[in-house]
Amino acid sequence: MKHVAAALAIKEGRILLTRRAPGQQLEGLWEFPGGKQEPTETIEQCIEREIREELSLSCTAKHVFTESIYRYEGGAIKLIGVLVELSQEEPELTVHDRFAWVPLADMLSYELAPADIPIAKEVINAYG
Ligand SMILES: Nc1nc2c([nH]c(=O)n2[C@@H]2O[C@H](COP(=O)(O)OP(=O)(O)OP(=O)(O)O)[C@@H](O)[C@H]2O)c(=O)[nH]1
Repeated sequence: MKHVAAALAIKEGRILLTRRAPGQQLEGLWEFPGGKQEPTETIEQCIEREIREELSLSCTAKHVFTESIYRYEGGAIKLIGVLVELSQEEPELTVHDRFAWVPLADMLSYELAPADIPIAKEVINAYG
């Protein structure tokens, strides 16, 4: 199964969400920035690399918060939510078309990728 790291960047009651751009799988849906784990890296190295690539920010992985398995038509993924600290709040997007620092209580009113919904609920329960 594909392992996908998802950055949970929480600051002052808000969390960073990014929107998948036109032409991508799940286009227009909001997600946690991140991506597929390569065989040679840990999940922490993966999220730090993906954040550098997608947001042009440096990132420190703290620890794995939770995981969610979801079966898309193209195959199952294990989405691994990793708590992170970002070097700053203004990303320079290279893959997504929008970003937003969303109050935790509003997260579920964004149209999230389906695999993200259980993780979003756990984040709200723990930090909201
Ligand atoms: N980065 C990220 N990917 C997510 C999230 N939720 C979710 O279902 N995904 C899915 O997990 C996969 C992440 O892989 P990726 O970001 O490396 O995307 P990709 O297009 O290169 O994947 P592909 O090479 O398999 O097509 C995608 O299929 C994406 O739809 C999320 O919160 N963050």
